Amino acid sequence: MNIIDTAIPDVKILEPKVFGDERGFFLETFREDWFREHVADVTFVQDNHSKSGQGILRGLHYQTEQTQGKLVRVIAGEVYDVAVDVRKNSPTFGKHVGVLLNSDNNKQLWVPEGFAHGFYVTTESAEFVYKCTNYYAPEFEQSVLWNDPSLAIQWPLVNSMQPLLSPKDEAGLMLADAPTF
Ligand SMILES: Cc1cn([C@H]2C[C@H](O)[C@@H](COP(=O)(O)OP(=O)(O)O[C@H]3O[C@@H](C)C(=O)[C@@H](O)[C@H]3O)O2)c(=O)[nH]c1=O
Repeated sequence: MNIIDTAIPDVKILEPKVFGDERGFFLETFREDWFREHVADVTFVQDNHSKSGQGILRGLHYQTEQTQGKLVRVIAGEVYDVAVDVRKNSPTFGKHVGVLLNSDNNKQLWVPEGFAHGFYVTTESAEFVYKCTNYYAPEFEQSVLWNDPSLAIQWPLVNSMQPLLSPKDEAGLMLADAPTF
């Protein structure tokens, strides 16, 4: 596994080693001891899988308590994945990392606790899988608006169309008005 640093020191891009042969390919997607030593000393307790159509945007989400670190990847299609630092006292508060994750580059993004996370589907559909360091707790869930101007996220919108959001995400807050850590 190769580690790529990003503009935010705690956020990492991971690139697994892929073994291709006449049957197809093989890759390790997660090794606990390696991850603890090289990326973050955390324990994952929940795995999730979602499928979304083109133009869907999920996010930007975080939990204000029972905060979740997330190790995310795409197993079909492509998304533009974003992690926003929402730690008030962080020198990179309000800054984000964005990366294209797809089933060809097999990249993973490590989104630490204290970050809002979201993604936008660029292909006909995309399947998204991720590990979380804490359990889902809807009572602590917060949505920040994907297009909060203070975040200045350059979403690669297909045909410049507005993304499709859940009602919860439509009602997201500006980061300045959202509870942070
Ligand atoms: C996230 C989640 C949802 N659900 C349920 C609640 C709801 O009925 C249905 C869909 O939930 P949501 O609309 O919140 O799903 P979604 O918009 O996909 O939420 C996810 O978005 C991405 C960007 C993240 O970062 C995740 O942590 C998570 O917040 O699934 C669970 O049971 N467990 C979970 O862990």
